[in-house]
Amino acid sequence: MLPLLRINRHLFACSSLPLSSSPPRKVQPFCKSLIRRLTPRSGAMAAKISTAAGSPELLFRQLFEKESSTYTYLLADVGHPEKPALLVDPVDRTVDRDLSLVKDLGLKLIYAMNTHVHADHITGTGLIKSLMPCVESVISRASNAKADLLVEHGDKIYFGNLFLEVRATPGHTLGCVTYVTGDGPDQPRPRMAFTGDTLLIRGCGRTDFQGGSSHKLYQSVHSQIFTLPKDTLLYPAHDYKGFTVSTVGEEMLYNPRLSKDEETFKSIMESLNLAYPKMMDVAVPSNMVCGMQDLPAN
Ligand SMILES: N[C@@H](CCC(=O)N[C@@H](CSS)C(=O)NCC(=O)O)C(=O)O
Repeated sequence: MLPLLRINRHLFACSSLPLSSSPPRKVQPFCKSLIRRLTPRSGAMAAKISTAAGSPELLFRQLFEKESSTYTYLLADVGHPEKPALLVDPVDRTVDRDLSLVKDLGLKLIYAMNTHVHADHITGTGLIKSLMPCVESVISRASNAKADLLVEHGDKIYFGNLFLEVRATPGHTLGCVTYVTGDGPDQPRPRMAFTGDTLLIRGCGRTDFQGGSSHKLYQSVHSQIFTLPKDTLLYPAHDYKGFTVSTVGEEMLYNPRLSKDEETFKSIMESLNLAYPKMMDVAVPSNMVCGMQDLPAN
């Protein structure tokens, strides 16, 4: 943890919320509605987004954490004057690298998002918030974890003029979601889906703990991911074989688990016999509060 403290907090400070006087953030549930448009809560940013100038232009980076074989994704709208950015599934060990990149690229990080409560590593969300209190943590309401924003199926998470759509994809855990780039004239093509551990390249997340269910995972993938356009790019939270990206069409054909019928899939999942993740007993409690406990005092 200590090396992370080397980050110069002022380099990442938000203009709208001074670090020194920022109050502790409360987890405030959002009002429920059918489709909610989530924009940052800091007044200046939200006001600019609603009348945002500039054509949306996606900046995208795939980042890797080698001890847990985790991918973190950086997305930003660099067509927007403030270059608002978000991180999907940051890892505590690589927060300094990720924030340095954010700074180098002149981005304004607004969200640190999780696809689910990870069992194999500690999320970087807590450390990011300790360094940049204006960044809002995001996780699904169904995960029962604490975060600034608790998202639900159908929500749209805006960063500048780009957005991610939230799709509930339970099965690996009860609260797993897949974040999909928007469907609209100004949104990136092909679409991109950040599948967490729901769908891995030629594999999928295990279903033997944290409310896992092979029935739910199968239904989630077939109803929420395999129904996306076939050229949709798939970006998982892990890869253990060196793959970086796949497509919906490719996984529908070649995924050795999910291209099968549901009964075959269930018997494959029952016979995986995987050892429990080494960090599970530490990672799950920490990730239930988005890594916000036991952090060095600000
Ligand atoms: N050996 C690793 C954990 C490996 C593992 O269980 N990976 C999970 C995702 S992280 S909970 C998984 O779902 N794997 C599916 C598979 O088919 O491998 C460790 O000890 O951390």
